[in-house]
Amino acid sequence: MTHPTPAPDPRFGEQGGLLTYSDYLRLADLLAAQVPESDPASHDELLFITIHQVYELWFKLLLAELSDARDRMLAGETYLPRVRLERCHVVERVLVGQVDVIDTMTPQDFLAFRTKLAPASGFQSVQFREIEFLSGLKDPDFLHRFRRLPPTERDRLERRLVEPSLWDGFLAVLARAGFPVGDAEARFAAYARIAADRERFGPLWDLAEALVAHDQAFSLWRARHVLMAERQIGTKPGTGGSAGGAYLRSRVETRFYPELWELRSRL
Ligand code: HEM
Ligand SMILES: N[C@@H](CC(=O)c1ccccc1NC=O)C(=O)O
Repeated sequence: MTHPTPAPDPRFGEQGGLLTYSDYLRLADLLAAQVPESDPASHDELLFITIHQVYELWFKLLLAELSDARDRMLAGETYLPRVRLERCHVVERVLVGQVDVIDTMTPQDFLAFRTKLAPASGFQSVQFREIEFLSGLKDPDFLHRFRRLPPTERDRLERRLVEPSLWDGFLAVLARAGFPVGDAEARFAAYARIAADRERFGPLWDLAEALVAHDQAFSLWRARHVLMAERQIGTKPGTGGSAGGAYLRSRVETRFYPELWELRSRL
């Protein structure tokens, strides 16, 4: 039996008439959340707050995409994890590109409100550290270095530290494909076979490359962030209590997936 096609509702989208653009997007809350510390407000502080809030919103999206990619890899999938990672790559390019906006601020305009910021610093971005932990870079020292961290945020970080990472997800995919992954030499043997036979192992190779692209994007962000910081504060110490540029420089060579970089040397 065929079902009759329902007549289109000429008022489609107006039913109820309750939801508006600003209700849906919670704009009253969102646009009330830029509160400068300087009084009278320094002109560039609105830029500074806005840019950080935009970063945190994108960090939230990255965490959702990366968590889903991880979960699906743990379940043995390869297609959607790569799709999720490719969206992350595009967002990560936006994150790096956004530094151009901060660079329109002069150091003397930053200094007009910088003293109000200490001891706050990007060092205290919980979501940034969650992304690092989820990606596979789990350094529990960061948890201890947070001062005055609200219990809910500490819980989130502690959970990220113990839960499986993207790297664990990738190794689960390799194991399911029959590759031993218990020690580094076995893994390098697996990468070599996958690299040498992309016709057969295309989805695994593409997934590994998507992880490398994610890693590369964060490395580019770290490099860009050092330049952004040194352009503003030169060699001064940071508001978070570190040596500033020298500390950030020491983080530039950090990699999420060193084995996938080492693989290049072994091909
Ligand atoms: C005027 C612009 C900026 C300057 C001068 C600056 C400077 C610094 C400095 C000196 C540190 C080291 C910690 C400290 O002692 O304070 C730091 C860490 C950090 N900043 Fe920024 N920053 C700037 C903008 C940003 C922006 C826009 C973000 C985006 C969220 C950001 C995120 C971070 C993160 C995540 C860390 C921790 C890095 C790590 O430990 O690997 N920063 N920043
Ligand atoms: N750490 C920076 C200040 C800074 O950039 C900042 C301050 C408060 C909240 C976020 C920040 N962004 C990145 O570190 C400085 O030493 O000037």
